[in-house]
Amino acid sequence: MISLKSVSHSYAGQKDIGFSDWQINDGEQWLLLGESGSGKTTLLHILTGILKPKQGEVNINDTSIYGLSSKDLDQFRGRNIGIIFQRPHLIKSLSISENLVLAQSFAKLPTDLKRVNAVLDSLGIENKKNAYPDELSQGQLQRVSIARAVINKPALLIADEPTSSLDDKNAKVVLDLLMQQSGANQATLVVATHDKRVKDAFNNTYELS
Ligand SMILES: Nc1ncnc2c1ncn2[C@@H]1O[C@H](COP(=O)(O)OP(=O)(O)OP(=O)(O)O)[C@@H](O)[C@H]1O
Repeated sequence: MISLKSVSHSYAGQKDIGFSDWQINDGEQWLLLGESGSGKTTLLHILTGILKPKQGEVNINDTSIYGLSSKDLDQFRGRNIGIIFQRPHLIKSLSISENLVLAQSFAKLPTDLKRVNAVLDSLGIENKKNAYPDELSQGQLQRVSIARAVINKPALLIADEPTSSLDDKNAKVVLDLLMQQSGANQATLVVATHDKRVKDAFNNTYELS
């Protein structure tokens, strides 16, 4: 379970952004909606342990994440939180499979090539495991981003604007993959977007105003 209690943040010289309390139960799939500038990225950073809010508490599975030391928080994030950014951040000099092994080692988990192969297979790109990022199409790279986010079986899977630059068909493909991967890995899914096309796919919506 993930909970957000009395959280607010303000950047230097700017007014407070308040976030209403939020409880996300295991396995739920949520849409985080809000206009540009409403604070979606700020909230994602708070939820993922990147940005300590000025006030309030964030708990993930009974761990108050901002109560952890920065070293423990790094490890906690690597093991419990998978993030899919709009553009994949992969290491170009490493193969796809090596990029995934790196994500295991960042989380201080043993190399598990069986898991790497299984995740790539579930995303339909097992044949690209020895290729380098430059050799893949944009759509394939996005699948690798999803693979890297789920490789350590995180409790929380977060995607930041995963569909806004895609056409209708590919937006649906990516959304289906996210839903399928969160189900297969029993991960809670939070998708932040201002893309109203994806609204119908979710039962739960947290809206920023
Ligand atoms: N590092 C920062 N320093 C100062 N102000 C910031 C910083 N990051 C964000 N802001 C401000 O905080 C507010 C919320 O920004 P945020 O990026 O969280 O919004 P968003 O909903 O993700 O927007 P978008 O959909 O355009 O990406 C905005 O007014 C923004 O200008």
